Amino acid sequence: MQTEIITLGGPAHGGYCVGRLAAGKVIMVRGGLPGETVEVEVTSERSKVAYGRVVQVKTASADRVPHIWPEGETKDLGGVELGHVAYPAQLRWKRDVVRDAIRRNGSSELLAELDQAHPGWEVESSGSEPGRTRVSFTVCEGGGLGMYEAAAHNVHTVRSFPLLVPELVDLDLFRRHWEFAPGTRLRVIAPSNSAPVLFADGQTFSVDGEPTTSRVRETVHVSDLTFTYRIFSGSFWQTDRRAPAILAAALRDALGQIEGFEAWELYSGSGLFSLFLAQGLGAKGRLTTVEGDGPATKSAAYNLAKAGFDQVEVRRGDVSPQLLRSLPMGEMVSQGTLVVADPPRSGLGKAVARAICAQHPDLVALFSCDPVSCARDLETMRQLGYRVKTWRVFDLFPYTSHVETIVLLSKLDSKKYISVELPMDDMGLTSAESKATYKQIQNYVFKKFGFKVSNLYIAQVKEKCGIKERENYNKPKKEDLKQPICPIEKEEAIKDAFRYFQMI
Ligand SMILES: C[S@@+](CC[C@H](N)C(=O)[O-])C[C@H]1O[C@@H](n2cnc3c(N)ncnc32)[C@H](O)[C@@H]1O
Repeated sequence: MQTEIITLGGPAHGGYCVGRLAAGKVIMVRGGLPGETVEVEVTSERSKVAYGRVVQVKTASADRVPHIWPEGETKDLGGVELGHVAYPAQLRWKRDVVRDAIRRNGSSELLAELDQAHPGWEVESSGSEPGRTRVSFTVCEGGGLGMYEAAAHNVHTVRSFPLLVPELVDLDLFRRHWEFAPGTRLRVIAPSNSAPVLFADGQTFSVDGEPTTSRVRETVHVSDLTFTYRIFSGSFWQTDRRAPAILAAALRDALGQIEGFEAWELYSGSGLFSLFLAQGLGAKGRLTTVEGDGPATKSAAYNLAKAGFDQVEVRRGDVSPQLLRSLPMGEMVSQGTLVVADPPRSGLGKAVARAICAQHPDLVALFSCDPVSCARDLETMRQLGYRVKTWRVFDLFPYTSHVETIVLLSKLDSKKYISVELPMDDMGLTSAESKATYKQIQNYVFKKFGFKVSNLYIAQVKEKCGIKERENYNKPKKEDLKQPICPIEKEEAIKDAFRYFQMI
């Protein structure tokens, strides 16, 4: 075992503190606190960075506390990375990690913008009490429950886990002998509005191990609104009991008045936010949800219908640039356009973030559970003319390294953002052209003026207005072909649509 005594620097994403080995290599250390002098065991090395863990604390930080999970600390188990950090210091830790992630993976301009949008921002706490309603274990040889060693594939049998809600503690999970085959992943679930269940190998079981219905019920209260959801036990649902209401409330607060808006909700899961959005959009608004998981999509459709919201189109699909281009945004005359996205840890990614911006929604609300992908996505959208209006950071996973952000962005006015260089090449579109599709322009004209306009007429008016077309788009194949010329009233209607979509 190679060990060294070093002094630790600041915290980094994933529950590490950054240090430097005597030979100069950077080491990411778990189990430490900023400023501590510790003996570190090097557990793995890559070309530019090493990983290690604290084996002995030489000079302890004032923020060090006895680990909330002594068994996990002794066995070096993952999942409770900040179990040795006093709770107020966990919040400061997460704030520093978010700042650092934005600076490194976004830009200093993005950080300045976030600071300006929310001066003196802190990580908001929902309390440090255990709140986990969903936890996965691996069934071990001998019938016990096991968890993974930190940054490794070894599973150790455990006798405890400190973050469970009381209903799961009452199940006495760690003293039972489980009949599932060794290696089975067993998820224990304590829904807020139905009995606890187990989920393993695609099946749902009662806590006695008998097969039972795969549906559980969750209820979420946000001020005057209460919604009940039917969820498949294998689908995603926020794992901390406090999270659904906190995040739904944060979304409502951020969006404010959205009645009559046209909205997309991407990565919509079983519809947690969809019901709140549909309520806010009202009868004149329209919502389209997109989710990749089939059972979750079914739940969302059921939950929306049960709550009486029928202005919603629920789609199952992979959120991709192709899919986003095919969605009907900007077709109706609305109070505004909005995209809400709650992607998995990997974030939107550049292509999806660009495809969202190419539709020019007035508002984008982005949830992130990873500050690194959050910073990258925000930076992509910033470069495409979106600016941070409001944002908040939440600690919904005490004792872990996880942190959740919600950022509301709005489109800069066209005069300012038209000068931003838009990387549209990968979409085969010029920037002005990308603001509205031919179909959207046709729909707009039909709804407002009551007549149809052809692609050819739109192309002619685009040419008149100096909107650059892609080569050969809508041009007749033969040069000498006689073409009808767009009548003046149709030209005016098309120009009206261009102004509406901020193309001129
Ligand atoms: C963080 S969850 C959010 C769900 C919902 N907002 C909630 O809070 O319950 C992310 C969701 O995205 C879905 N998902 C992941 N990748 C996807 C993709 N490429 N396309 C569509 N959905 C995806 C997952 O199935 C999951 O339901």
